[in-house]
Amino acid sequence: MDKLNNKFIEITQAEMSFTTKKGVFHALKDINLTVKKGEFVTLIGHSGCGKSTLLNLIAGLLTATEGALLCANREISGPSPERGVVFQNHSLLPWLTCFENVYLAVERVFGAAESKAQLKERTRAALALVGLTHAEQKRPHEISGGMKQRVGIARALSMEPKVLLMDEPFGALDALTRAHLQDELLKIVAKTGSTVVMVTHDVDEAVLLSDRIVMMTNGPAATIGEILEVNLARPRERVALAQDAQYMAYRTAVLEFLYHRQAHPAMKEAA
Ligand SMILES: Nc1ncnc2c1ncn2[C@@H]1O[C@H](COP(=O)(O)OP(=O)(O)OP(=O)(O)O)[C@@H](O)[C@H]1O
Repeated sequence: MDKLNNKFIEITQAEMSFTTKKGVFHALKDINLTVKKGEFVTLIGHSGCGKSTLLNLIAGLLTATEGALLCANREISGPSPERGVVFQNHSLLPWLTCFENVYLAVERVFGAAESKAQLKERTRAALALVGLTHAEQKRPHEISGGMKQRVGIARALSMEPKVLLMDEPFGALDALTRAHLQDELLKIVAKTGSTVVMVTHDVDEAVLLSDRIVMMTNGPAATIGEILEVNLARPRERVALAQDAQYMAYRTAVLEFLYHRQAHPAMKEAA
């Protein structure tokens, strides 16, 4: 791995303030984080601490008020297909089929350089990667919530992004569908070598998926409290891990951070 790849995403002294009717709200401060190529990083912290804000800064959907954000050595100055985003609410166009929803993204990125046949092939390959070949011609209202999220993931992957940014992609799904999609995501990432930054509230999800878990302090002026390296061998298998002492130790470390060291303000008041 070369020097560039060791710092694939590089965030230095980033700050984010929002101007509101009540004045300036200081959401994030002193954010320093590097993500390596092929690394899977999750952001975890209490509600409102700034996880989505940080992800949106990396996506280029927000601009930091201070500091520098780089992706592959270039300044992040806006959204780009090199950083594919998957939101909690799939955001598919309801009047288009699954195929057309993905095709639209493929056409936007590769349309100028490739033939229609090549674009269709890319679309098919992305849908196959998430196991949705059979649903290509269905519209979003005809498929389940889990399938919609898979189309969202296929759409993001179809653009061959350098980084996949996911904001609680499985947050709206039931526990079994969620587990299934986590397993699928692990396989896809193993196959594609994607670099992933993902926001989650779920401690088990974070430990199962991550190479590193970025634990954030409470806001306002939230920052990175601690980073936990998860050295569990891959491929990871959830049933085996449920009994694994090292897995339990990682899980406890995250819970300890969230519920002892960063108890949510509402919990402190209740105590
Ligand atoms: N556009 C905005 N204008 C003003 N304040 C904002 C804006 N976006 C976010 N905030 C504030 O910044 C803080 C961080 O919000 P953010 O959505 O990043 O938190 P989060 O950790 O992702 O929360 P959750 O887990 O509940 O989704 C919150 O206090 C939020 O109210």
